[in-house]
Amino acid sequence: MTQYRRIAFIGAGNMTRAIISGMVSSGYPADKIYASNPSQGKLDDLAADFGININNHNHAVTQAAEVIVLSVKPQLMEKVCTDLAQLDLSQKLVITIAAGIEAHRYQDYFGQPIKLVRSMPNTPAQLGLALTGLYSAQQLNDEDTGYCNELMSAIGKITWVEQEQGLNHVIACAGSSVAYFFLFADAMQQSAAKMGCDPEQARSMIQQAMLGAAQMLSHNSDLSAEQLRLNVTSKGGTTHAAIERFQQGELETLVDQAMQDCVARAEEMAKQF
Ligand SMILES: NC(=O)C1=CN([C@@H]2O[C@H](COP(=O)(O)OP(=O)(O)OC[C@H]3O[C@@H](n4cnc5c(N)ncnc54)[C@H](O)[C@@H]3O)[C@@H](O)[C@H]2O)C=CC1
Ligand SMILES: O=C(O)[C@@H]1CCC=N1
Repeated sequence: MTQYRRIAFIGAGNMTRAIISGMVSSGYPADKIYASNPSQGKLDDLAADFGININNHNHAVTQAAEVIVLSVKPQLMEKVCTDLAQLDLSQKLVITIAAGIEAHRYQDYFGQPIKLVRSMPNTPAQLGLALTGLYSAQQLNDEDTGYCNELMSAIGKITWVEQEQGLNHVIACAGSSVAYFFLFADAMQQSAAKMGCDPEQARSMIQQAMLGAAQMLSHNSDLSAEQLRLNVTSKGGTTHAAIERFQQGELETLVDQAMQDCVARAEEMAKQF
């Protein structure tokens, strides 16, 4: 990275930990990273594991930093922002990672013009394998755009969306989808256990198959996912038997409905908050 700005995370939960872990692994100086949380346990763990600055007070870390990452649950966002609104935020870049709250709402919460970027990362950030969607309703200057690009590239891949609605597609495809794959892995592990497989051996086989499949998608951009599947599926063979069962159960329809439910929930949250 070319710019290591002082950055404060408001809320020290799962995503903050994942992002900080990825940042520190990629060389972001820990003494430029701050986190606040009302309770002490997660802060102590972050300080012990990564050597960052911690504080129980959102005001203290906000005042210390140039970049503020809003990383609390959506239902708490208004309260957290309203409280920070007493501070002069005019020189700060605010990045929110919350699902479902539209950019204009933050202007209402803060009651002052702020430079805001909405982002949607995912938990593989902790391994430098995030996919982060980014959106700004305003024209950002080159330094701020560059900073967001470098920050989120430090934890994985990035993609900017031009329309705010595009962030909901990022949620369905990447933010939440990580959990769909865990659901699938868990179901496979349970089935393997029923067959009498050793649980650790089953987990290791399944995770390696998922990793291999993801790498094959990544390394064969000229081949569709469907073609990669067909390449595994011998006529009258074992894969065919399994895929037929998925198709009888209308897996594709179910996946489509789940993705639509994910987006619909984000849209509903936008009305709620
Ligand atoms: N978990 C995920 O995979 C992803 C989550 N997000 C978004 O990230 C945000 C945070 O999610 P998680 O980290 O999963 O939640 P979390 O519940 O693990 O973390 C939220 C943290 O905020 C703290 N907190 C509560 N009140 C606070 C206050 N007044 N001031 C400061 N901190 C406060 C909580 O103690 C908790 O440690 C959410 O808005 C979510 O939509 C975005 C992408 C992926
Ligand atoms: O479930 C959620 O609402 C958040 C957003 C994306 C992943 N977790």
